[in-house]
Amino acid sequence: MTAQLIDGKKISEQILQKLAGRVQQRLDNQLRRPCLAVVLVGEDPASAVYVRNKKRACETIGFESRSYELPTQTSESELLALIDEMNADKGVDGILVQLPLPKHINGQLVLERIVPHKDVDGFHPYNVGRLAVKMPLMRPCTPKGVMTLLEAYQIDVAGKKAVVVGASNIVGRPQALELLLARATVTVCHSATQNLAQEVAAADIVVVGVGQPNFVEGEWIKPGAIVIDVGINRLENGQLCGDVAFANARERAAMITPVPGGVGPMTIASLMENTLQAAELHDAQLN
Ligand SMILES: Nc1nc2c(c(=O)[nH]1)N[C@@H](CN(C=O)c1ccc(C(=O)N[C@@H](CCC(=O)O)C(=O)O)cc1)CN2
Ligand SMILES: [Mg+2]
Repeated sequence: MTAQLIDGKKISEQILQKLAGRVQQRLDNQLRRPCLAVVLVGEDPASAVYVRNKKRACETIGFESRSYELPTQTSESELLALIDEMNADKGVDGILVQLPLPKHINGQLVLERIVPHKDVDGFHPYNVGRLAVKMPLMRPCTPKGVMTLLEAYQIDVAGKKAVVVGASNIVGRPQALELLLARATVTVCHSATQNLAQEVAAADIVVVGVGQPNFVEGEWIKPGAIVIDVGINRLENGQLCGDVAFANARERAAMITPVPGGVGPMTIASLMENTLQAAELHDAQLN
C-alpha cells in the first residue's frame, strides 16, 4: 500500500480564501478588519520565518497585523508591560507571542498574562481548561489544524484508537484533548513510555510531535493507519523533514501528511480562524 498524501497546503489555502470572504463581509457591514498583534523576542531564524508567514497570511486575507520585534535582552517585565498595553487596546483582537522565548523569560507567566479572549494561540490555561471540559473557546492552533485536516479528508475519529506521540503543551496534550472531544480512544506516549513501538502499532490514527527526525519508524505503523506528522526538523543539508520515517511509513499507512506541506500551513490557517473568532468576541463585547 502507498498512502494517499494529506495536502495541508491545499486545505489551508481553501481556509484562507474563505476567511478573506468573511473579512470582506465584515467590511461591507461596517465592521473592522480583525487585527492580530505578533510579538517576536530575539533572533531565532525559524521563529522569524514563522512570524513572517503569519504576517503574510494576515495581509493575504485582509487582516490588520501589528508586529513587535524585540531584542533578545528584553526583560520579562518589559514584555509583560507590552502585553498589558495590547490587552487594553481596543484595536487589537488577537495577541500572539512567538515561542520559544529567550531562557531568562518565564514563558508560562507571559502566556497567562494575555487575556483569554485575545489568546489566539489557545495556550492560556483558561483556554486549555475549556478544551478539557468539552467547551472549547480558543483552540491551540496545531491540534485544531490536525482536526480540520482529518475532517477535510473525511477521516472518522469516533471510536478509533488514536495514539499521540509527544506530550508538549503546544502539541501533544491539546491534541489528545481534541481527539478525545472527537470521541477517539486516546493514548499519549512520552519519554517515560515503555514499548513505544507496540503502542504506535496499535494505532488507527497516530499523531507525532516530538521534534526528532525519524523518531517513529515506518515499520511501527499499522497497515492502513492514518499518520499525522507534526514535526518540523531542518537537516544539515537544509532539507525539512518530520518526526516519522516518511518513505517507509508511506508504504504501510492509508494516508499520511508530508513535511513540509502537511500540518505546518494548517497551524497558520487555524491562527487566522482564531483571530477572526477573537474579533467576533470583541465585537460582542463592544456592543
Ligand atoms: N506562539 C507559537 N509559537 C509556536 C507555535 C505556535 O503555534 N504558536 N508553533 C511552532 C511554530 N509555528 C508557528 O508558530 C509554525 C511552524 C511551521 C509552520 C509551517 O508552515 N511550516 C511549513 C514549512 C515552513 C518552513 O519552510 O520552515 C510546512 O510544514 O510546510 C507554521 C507555523 C513553534 N512555535
Ligand atoms: Mg507540514
